[in-house]
Amino acid sequence: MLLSSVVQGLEWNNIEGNLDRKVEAIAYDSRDVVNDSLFVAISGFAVDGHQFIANAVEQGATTIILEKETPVRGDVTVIKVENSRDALARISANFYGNPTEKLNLVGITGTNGKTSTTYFIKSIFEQAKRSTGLIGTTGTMIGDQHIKNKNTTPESLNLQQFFSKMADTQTDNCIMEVSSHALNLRRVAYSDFNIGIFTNLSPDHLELHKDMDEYFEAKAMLFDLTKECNIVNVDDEYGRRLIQRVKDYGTVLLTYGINQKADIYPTNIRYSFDGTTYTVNTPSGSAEITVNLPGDIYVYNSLAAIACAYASDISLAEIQQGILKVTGIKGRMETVYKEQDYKVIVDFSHTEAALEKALNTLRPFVKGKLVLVFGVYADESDQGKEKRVGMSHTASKYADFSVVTSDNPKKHDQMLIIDEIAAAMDSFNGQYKAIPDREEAINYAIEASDKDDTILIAGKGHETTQIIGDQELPFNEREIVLKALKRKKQIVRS
Ligand SMILES: CC(=O)N[C@H]1[C@@H](OP(=O)(O)OP(=O)(O)OC[C@H]2O[C@@H](n3ccc(=O)[nH]c3=O)[C@H](O)[C@@H]2O)O[C@H](CO)[C@@H](O)[C@@H]1O[C@H](C)C(=O)N[C@@H](C)C(=O)N[C@H](CCC(=O)O)C(=O)O
Repeated sequence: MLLSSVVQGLEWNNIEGNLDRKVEAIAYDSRDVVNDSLFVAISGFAVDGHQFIANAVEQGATTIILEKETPVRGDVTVIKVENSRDALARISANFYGNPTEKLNLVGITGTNGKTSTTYFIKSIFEQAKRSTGLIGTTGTMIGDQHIKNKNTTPESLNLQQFFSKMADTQTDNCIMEVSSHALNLRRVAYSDFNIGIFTNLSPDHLELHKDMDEYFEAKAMLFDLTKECNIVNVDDEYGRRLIQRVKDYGTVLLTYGINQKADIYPTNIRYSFDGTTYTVNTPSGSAEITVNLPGDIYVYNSLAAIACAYASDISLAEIQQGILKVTGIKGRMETVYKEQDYKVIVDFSHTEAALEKALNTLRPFVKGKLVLVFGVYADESDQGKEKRVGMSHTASKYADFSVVTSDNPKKHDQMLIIDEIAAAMDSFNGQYKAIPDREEAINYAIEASDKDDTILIAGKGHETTQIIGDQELPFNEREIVLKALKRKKQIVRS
């Protein structure tokens, strides 16, 4: 592709060199540069991409986009822009032929519930014979292909490549999770969203967003990009704030909720450990819904999906079947083991709000003790001290006993993190034992449990690794649980 076409619509401050050269590939990482690449230098959080420009040129980059004055040698076109990440999004969309113009793109944002909502929508759309791709925390799905993602919402270059692959393979719909990081870091800029969905907002990622107002502003950006319809959880305080903001946007506004007046709402909700049934009421009629996941959380997430299907003219019968067909989602209230009243559940809950919901969802079905295994993950900057106190408060209040352990400590001292959690647990009079090694912690919870207990292993959900220092080590909670149970049974028998 010619550079002049790649940079169409790009606003730049300065340009040196000509636009009459070819671009074979785009890279934002110097290690991915091939001959005739366009390299975008990004001032990152960890390192400054500008320091790799010389290296990129050596490897064959013939165009450089940068945001900081940097000397560049060689026969290279250098374009200086205000924001490299925004420029990357613009040129990536151009390079792949603006694929979202050919897709029905649905974006879901909010602190919790994004993943299961995407799964419900994909299943309903497929029930209605609409070919559908998915991008999110558990990976990217295009046809039979399942690709692992580094981020919930990938970088714009990778994202546009996925969109283009979907468009090329007649995958007409793409349902994707849109993180606040992605919105802030311009990963989804220049993508045409038809439908935007807001699930809820509670404290998370405050290392990037300073406070809740800023976090809300980041999430709200999705609704500035939406062309046709906005779907909002009216029961959420920030959802109501969003409604005030988008109601005059000229797009269709659909609300869903359990407690407040909403366009899409449930009646006659019946809960059980294996799932929930309810009657959904929409402006075009009602239907009986069975959600094969327990608790209010999945009532909300299925309602969001129903609103999306309703806005997409999908029949209630297809909606009903589509939701029914979601029999489980990896790491989302996933029952790893169940024998009469003894249960072991793995869940991704890693915020105070999500943990509280998960524990409260289980509580009515617990005959013995509700035992929690949890840690608090460290973000890059490790600003998570408040979160350690908050999660400990939730654990002390809603679990009968907690095993405090590590959860992706990364480069931070896991003992320090665990000591802080332990101190908070003490201050809330929580019953707990601290075992830093996560595998040992799970083993302990299983060994010490009785036949009527329920164990919730929170934090990792679908993840299959534990990040300690620079190493991402394999860590399969399901296998650990099953091995521990096998040992326990052998001990009981002998
Ligand atoms: C904090 C954060 O968001 N970091 C993201 C950011 O990385 P960064 O700015 O730290 O990159 P860096 O390592 O400093 O490197 C700067 C630049 O130099 C380049 N480089 C680096 C080394 C080299 O040899 N050559 C080279 O060119 C890098 O490719 C990069 O372009 O840009 C990268 C490329 O887009 C992202 O992959 C990375 O996400 C990291 C992995 C991350 O953990 N992000 C989390 C916080 C995140 O985004 N989470 C949300 C989900 C949240 C949720 O819903 O729970 C998500 O969407 O995943």
